[in-house]
Amino acid sequence: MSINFYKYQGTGNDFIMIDNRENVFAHDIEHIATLCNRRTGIGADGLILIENHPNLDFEMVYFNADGSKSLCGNGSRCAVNFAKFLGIISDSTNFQTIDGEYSAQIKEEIVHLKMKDQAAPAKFEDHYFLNNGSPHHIIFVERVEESPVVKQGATIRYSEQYKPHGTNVNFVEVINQHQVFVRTYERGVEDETLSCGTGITASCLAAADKGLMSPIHVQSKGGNLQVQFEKKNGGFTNIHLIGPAVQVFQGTISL
Ligand SMILES: N[C@@H](CCC[C@H](N)C(=O)O)C(=O)O
Repeated sequence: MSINFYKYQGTGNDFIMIDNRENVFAHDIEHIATLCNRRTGIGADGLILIENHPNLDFEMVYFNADGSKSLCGNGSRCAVNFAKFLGIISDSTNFQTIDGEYSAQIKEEIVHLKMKDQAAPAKFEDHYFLNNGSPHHIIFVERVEESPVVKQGATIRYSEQYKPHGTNVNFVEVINQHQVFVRTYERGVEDETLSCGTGITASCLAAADKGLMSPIHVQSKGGNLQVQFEKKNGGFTNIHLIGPAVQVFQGTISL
């Protein structure tokens, strides 16, 4: 037996997408990790299943490349465009994620993902921390191109303070009041990815504490995104992660 898969990428964060509305694809962590392996499988930062939901348009089930689960911002944007491709939605949607109900709109093929309201990121001597569905340690640096993202990211991700679940680690360079460049070490991929949507959003909210203002234009190694937000009661509301999500090829997986 076989099942079709589709490959999507959102600013270089790439995902295997499967329409699992008939529950044919088992949630088998080892199989998922095998498929995401870049040498012996299809290769991806994560795998996403689109499944039925009783009240919402669909449920997005996200797995990191190692089979672990969390919220994925770029994956959510890709899932929304995939749901449109499948004919499940038109240009706006409410869908289920591991972090509860999310909504999004597609405008000229760009996905505007509404994130949950957030309290201000916790501020420490040399970093910020925010869990916006996924945990994010945020460090501001002078020249992000020179940051040792994999080495320092792994050291922080596996440090005592984040045991047992670990964290993602974001390195942020402020370019101007409306622009940052973000690089992220991702838990579950255990490497730097070209872009991390929840990390970029968390980084922009931390950047607001340094005086940056919405909208913030974000450079990542895989392309450009935009984060919009409003400040409310010391926290943030109307947070949107905005950017492209593109289907790059299709194939078949043997089951
Ligand atoms: N790439 C993602 C984040 C995926 C989850 C993360 N690796 C974790 O385990 O916390 C994004 O775009 O948000």
